[in-house]
Amino acid sequence: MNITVFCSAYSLDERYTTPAAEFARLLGEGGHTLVWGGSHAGLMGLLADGVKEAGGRLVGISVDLLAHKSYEGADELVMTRDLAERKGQLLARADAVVVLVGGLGTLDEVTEVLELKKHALHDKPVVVLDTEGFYSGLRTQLQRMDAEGFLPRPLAELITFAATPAEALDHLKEN
Ligand SMILES: C/C(=C\CNc1ncnc2c1ncn2[C@@H]1O[C@H](COP(=O)(O)O)[C@@H](O)[C@H]1O)CO
Repeated sequence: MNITVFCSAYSLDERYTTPAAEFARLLGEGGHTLVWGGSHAGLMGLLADGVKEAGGRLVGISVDLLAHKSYEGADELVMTRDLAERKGQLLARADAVVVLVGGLGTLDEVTEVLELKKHALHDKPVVVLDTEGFYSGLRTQLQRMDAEGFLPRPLAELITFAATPAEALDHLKEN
């Protein structure tokens, strides 16, 4: 399966890196392909290293602006002209999307994927690995949108929150 992962480009505390490394190991051992932003920076680099070490394949979707941060050793590295084209490729290459902890870039990516899914422009599974309850605020906001009529389809059809790396991957296997 080609699994597109959105996550932080920063170096983070162990409570975030340990579950990310575990997720990478499971992804690689499962024979999956990691599709990601193609960077060696922070959590993105840790994830790619972990997948590679565990025998998985790496497809990086980089962008001209961040070419100097590109990961060396990806099986495939695609250069895109801008962030919009990169987001398009990250989704087009995906069988499923997994979201790890991240900042504004990650939030931008997952929001776009959900907006496109809302409009039925794709129907790929989107799973958030909610490490340490990092996304409890986003979850609460989305639940409120769902409860108060801001979404055209049930939230449960748009996104799933998983507590552990294994739970995230199990959900993808079932869907
Ligand atoms: C952290 C530094 C540079 C950032 N380098 C990036 N390289 C590749 N992809 C990136 C980078 N920054 C953002 N992205 C994309 O957005 C997501 C991460 O952004 P966030 O704000 O950290 O959540 C990630 O999924 C990428 O696709 C300087 O060392």
